[in-house]
Amino acid sequence: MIRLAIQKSGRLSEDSLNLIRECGISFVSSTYKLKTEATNFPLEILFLRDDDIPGYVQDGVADLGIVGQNVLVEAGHPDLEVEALGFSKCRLSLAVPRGVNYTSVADLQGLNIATSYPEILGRYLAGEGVQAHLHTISGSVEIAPSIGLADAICDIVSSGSTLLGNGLREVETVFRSEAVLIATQNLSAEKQEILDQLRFRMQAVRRARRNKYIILNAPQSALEAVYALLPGIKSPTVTPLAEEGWVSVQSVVNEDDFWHITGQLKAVGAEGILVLPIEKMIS
Ligand SMILES: Nc1ncnc2c1ncn2[C@@H]1O[C@H](COP(=O)(O)OP(=O)(O)OP(=O)(O)O)[C@@H](O)[C@H]1O
Ligand SMILES: O=P(O)(O)OC[C@H]1O[C@H](OP(=O)(O)OP(=O)(O)O)[C@H](O)[C@@H]1O
Ligand SMILES: [Mg+2]
Repeated sequence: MIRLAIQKSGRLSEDSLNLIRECGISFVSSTYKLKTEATNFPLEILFLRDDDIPGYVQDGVADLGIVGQNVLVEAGHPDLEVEALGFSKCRLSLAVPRGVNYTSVADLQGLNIATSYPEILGRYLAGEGVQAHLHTISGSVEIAPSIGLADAICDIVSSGSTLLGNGLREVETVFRSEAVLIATQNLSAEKQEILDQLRFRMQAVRRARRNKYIILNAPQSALEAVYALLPGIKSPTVTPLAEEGWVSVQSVVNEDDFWHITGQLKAVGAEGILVLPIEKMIS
């Protein structure tokens, strides 16, 4: 049995649970239970505050964890990271009140800056040769300038709406973050084997999310042009249609290229284009 710590409730929770479920792992969870066992995989899940997860994994209380890189690096354990998971992407940024003149990071010299990330910010400012007074607060950081607590802030930004809503302007990106899988050092051989299986499944799920299965009909004469647009995993599958001179083509396209490619496929004569989600993709 391997023990995985995930955030109890917050920005990471839903995506962490979805990823585990999409790996085919079943478990029962309820708001009040802080620990659950999977029914079809040797996994125990602990539901914790995200800030506590790096420490628990470092100490071996939990074998694995899912946490933001921002929290991991702030806690001083970046070496525990085994795999980036592609969700909860955000940045840690410096922001100042909208009306304030700002030209470069040197303008922060001697100012008061409120943040929940004194380690990451302290290192960044030292690298820029700037000395500032850091006020560590654990939440609602964006309020600090408007209540006279600080001249600037450094906090998580995603859409930017929290900054906008509090009259602040983002001026520097200090750190980029996403959710990561972390593991304790020196796992037993049995637990390492379970971790390898879990990573294999997570990679298959993530690869599937990034791709779509595409099926289309095309005139035989357009096949070369269709081939060029659909490299597929190895090469597209082509089967003849009952109608003379027409073929059905099946392949895999990257989610990011998808609209661009379908437009080009239509332009070379493709018809009846179907696009399907892929559940798992194993290379
Ligand atoms: N707006 C956002 N968009 C995307 N990811 C975010 C956003 N805000 C935070 N995150 C990421 O999700 C993690 C958890 O954020 P959340 O706000 O739930 O933390 P928290 O309030 O400290 O939770 P906890 O109660 O567990 O301590 C952050 O450390 C960061 O990696
Ligand atoms: O750029 P935005 O999309 O507005 O997101 C940024 C906000 O999201 C996070 O807080 P969250 O809403 O998770 O609340 P919290 O203070 O409880 O962590 C973060 O601390 C910012 O305040
Ligand atoms: Mg927290």
